[in-house]
Amino acid sequence: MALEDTNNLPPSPAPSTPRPGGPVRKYKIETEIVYSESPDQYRSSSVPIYQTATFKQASGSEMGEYDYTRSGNPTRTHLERHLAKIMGANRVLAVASGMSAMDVIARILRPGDEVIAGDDLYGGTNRLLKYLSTNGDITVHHVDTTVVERVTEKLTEKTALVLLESPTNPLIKICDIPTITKLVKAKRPQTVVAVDNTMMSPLGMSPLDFGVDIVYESATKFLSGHHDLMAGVIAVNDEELGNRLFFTINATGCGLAPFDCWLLMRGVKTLAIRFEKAQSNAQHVAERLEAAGFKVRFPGLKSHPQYDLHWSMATGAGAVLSFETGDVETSEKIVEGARLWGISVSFGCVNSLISMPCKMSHASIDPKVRKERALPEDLIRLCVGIEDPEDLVDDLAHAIVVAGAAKPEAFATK
Ligand SMILES: Cc1ncc(COP(=O)(O)O)c(C=O)c1O
Ligand SMILES: N[C@@H](CCSC[C@H](N)C(=O)O)C(=O)O
Repeated sequence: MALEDTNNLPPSPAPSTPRPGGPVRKYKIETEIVYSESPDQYRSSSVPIYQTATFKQASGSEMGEYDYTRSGNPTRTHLERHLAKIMGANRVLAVASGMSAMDVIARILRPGDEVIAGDDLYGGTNRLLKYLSTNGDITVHHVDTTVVERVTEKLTEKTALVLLESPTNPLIKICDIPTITKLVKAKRPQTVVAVDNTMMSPLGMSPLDFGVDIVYESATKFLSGHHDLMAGVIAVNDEELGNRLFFTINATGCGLAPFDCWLLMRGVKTLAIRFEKAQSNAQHVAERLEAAGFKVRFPGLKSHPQYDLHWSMATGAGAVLSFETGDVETSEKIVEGARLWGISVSFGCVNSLISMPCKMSHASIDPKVRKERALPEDLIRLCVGIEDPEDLVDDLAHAIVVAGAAKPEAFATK
């Protein structure tokens, strides 16, 4: 593929080759993440930021490749092509946030349609689904997706979308994506199966390989990695579905702005090294917390009820874990007692974060619904970053001991 061809619309992943004219081959994801060729006339190593709303035409009748940044922009195209390669997709679309990605996907729904989603899922996703069921004549079934039959028994001819998260945010439940997808497609081929892969990133799991129709992620998290931008990405293999989603993005104007595309492109290049370190830190923290006597939810622990299922789909455990203390006040003291762990929503950042989902990321879910879905009010979520693992354990252990939730000996190393 010649360099000048790498900018054609509609975007599709360019096979990598270190030098134009060299042998075309696909490299391991860690290599693909850092390797990219910019279509820039000066062969810039970093893609230029095309900070422009409009593109001039040669004449009134000759359209260039781009006319208006809402419809397309070279910096966005470059990012989308790069991500398509990494996500193993034919097409990736970059939008203003993870929720924007979800909104674009939800616009395939028509009044009267039904959606099947998890009973443990990100609070913002729950809020959008609730909005659609209240205002859009959409019926949403929230089921325990860890039990395949709970999903399939809700399938009807009206089911337009099955929406899965694995691990879920914040209870770290795992669902069998390949089996659910196979059964849904066998019974209702037209039903779209979408996976929110934010917790895993393309490094940890590639749900498109399981036959799902859409994978989307909040790129605000691991993909960008520094909590300095909001973005969402949508990956598909089917051309027609990609065109439908692109239509909505162009029609509503939620395409990612050029500067944020550039920032995301810059951030994603360190994904492999950040994700690897954050995962190994999370494993360390999870093991130390479990050894101290806490019930820890993390798929890297053998005690996780769906440990084998998770590892049959994923190559890593991610870097988000949660645990309970048995008491809301104690949990609050721990969160407020930590110094190194920032009290903040979100995850996938280089810095470690601590939060109480029921008061923060999932506060938009009605307390009554939280109770029905057995979301513990005292749950603490840890989103592990890339600091020194012992510093993280020391700081957390100190907060836990001061809060009276464990004795110092619980954290002593043998
Ligand atoms: C699992 C999950 N999906 C989607 C989102 C939405 O992403 P954004 O905040 O970028 O809109 C979030 C967090 O916000 C999330 O945790
Ligand atoms: N006030 C925000 C909360 C965002 S939560 C971000 C992230 N997904 C997380 O799980 O921490 C809102 O209401 O959406």
